[in-house]
Amino acid sequence: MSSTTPTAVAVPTSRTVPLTSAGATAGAGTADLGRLLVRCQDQPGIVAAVSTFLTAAGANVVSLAQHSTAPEGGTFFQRTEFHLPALPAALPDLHARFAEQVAAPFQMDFTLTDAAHHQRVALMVSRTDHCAMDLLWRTRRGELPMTVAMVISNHPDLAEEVRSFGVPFVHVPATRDNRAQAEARVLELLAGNVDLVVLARYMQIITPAFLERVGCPLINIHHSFLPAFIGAGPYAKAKQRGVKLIGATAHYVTAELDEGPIIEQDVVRVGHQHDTPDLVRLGADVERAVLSRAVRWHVEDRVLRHEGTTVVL
Ligand SMILES: Nc1nc2c(c(=O)[nH]1)N[C@@H](CN(C=O)c1ccc(C(=O)N[C@@H](CCC(=O)O)C(=O)O)cc1)CN2
Repeated sequence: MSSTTPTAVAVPTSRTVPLTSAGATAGAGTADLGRLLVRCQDQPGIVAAVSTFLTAAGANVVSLAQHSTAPEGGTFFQRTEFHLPALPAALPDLHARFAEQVAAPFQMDFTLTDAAHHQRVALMVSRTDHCAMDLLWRTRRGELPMTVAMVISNHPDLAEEVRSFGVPFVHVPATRDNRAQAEARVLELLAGNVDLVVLARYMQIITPAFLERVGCPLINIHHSFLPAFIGAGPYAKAKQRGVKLIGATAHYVTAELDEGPIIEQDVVRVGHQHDTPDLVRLGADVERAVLSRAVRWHVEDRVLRHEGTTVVL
């Protein structure tokens, strides 16, 4: 063997070592895990100021994601997860000191939360069950770190299914003609007792007055790939148009119907061979996946609003 021939070297069998097993949620539990969301005008020193503050408070940053809309004059967004022993007791003082020492100088909007605190969520439904039942099922399985506080519906159809999850079901008849009274009753039920309302195929238009008084964000699942087919009956419109993709869109609810900031979307291929009931069936799977992702990202404090859009970190 010539001297130039390299000596054979035993090479360990290469194999892919998964960082997390498929389907498992990466990372440990949420004990003493804090979440800090900030939004401000982009400028030098933000990441350093946040990290220095947390380090000085005895916290260990375990994940950090940020985005700037432009390096100069843009808007800066950051989501930081940190571990801090005895976080629940420390949170009020940490919040006050962050507000004074970091948020004020950088003119930040911010939220500082305990990841172990599950948001209380109200679902609003009509007759279609798959989205609401999917959220209840995923919550029961522990996939969604939240508590479904109640289900409110303008029809009685889903009462038994919902109550089988041990969740209160309240029937509030609502139509175009009794909208003000129905919304007043819903506001009483919510009464500052929930952190989020999810319209899980709720088929009534929400008035601007309700949105002003409800005191928490609303997420809607629209059964089309917005901005296509806004309003009622999108699958029939899709069939009529002969589209080759149908989809679903989860968005925050605003006074403008189906125009709110989009959180998540997805699509599925369809063809000439599918009639409208086929589109409804195929679309339902997409709706469930899209809505559950959007709700999970929201309750995990991953979604920030920006000029009619969202930044999801
Ligand atoms: N202010 C808003 N309200 C609602 C939104 C929204 O984005 N902003 N999304 C809708 C959901 N939706 C489609 O996803 C939708 C539901 C219902 C209608 C509609 O025309 N409803 C009629 C009554 C229909 C009936 O009684 O069966 C109505 O309310 O007059 C359009 C779009 C939920 N609300």
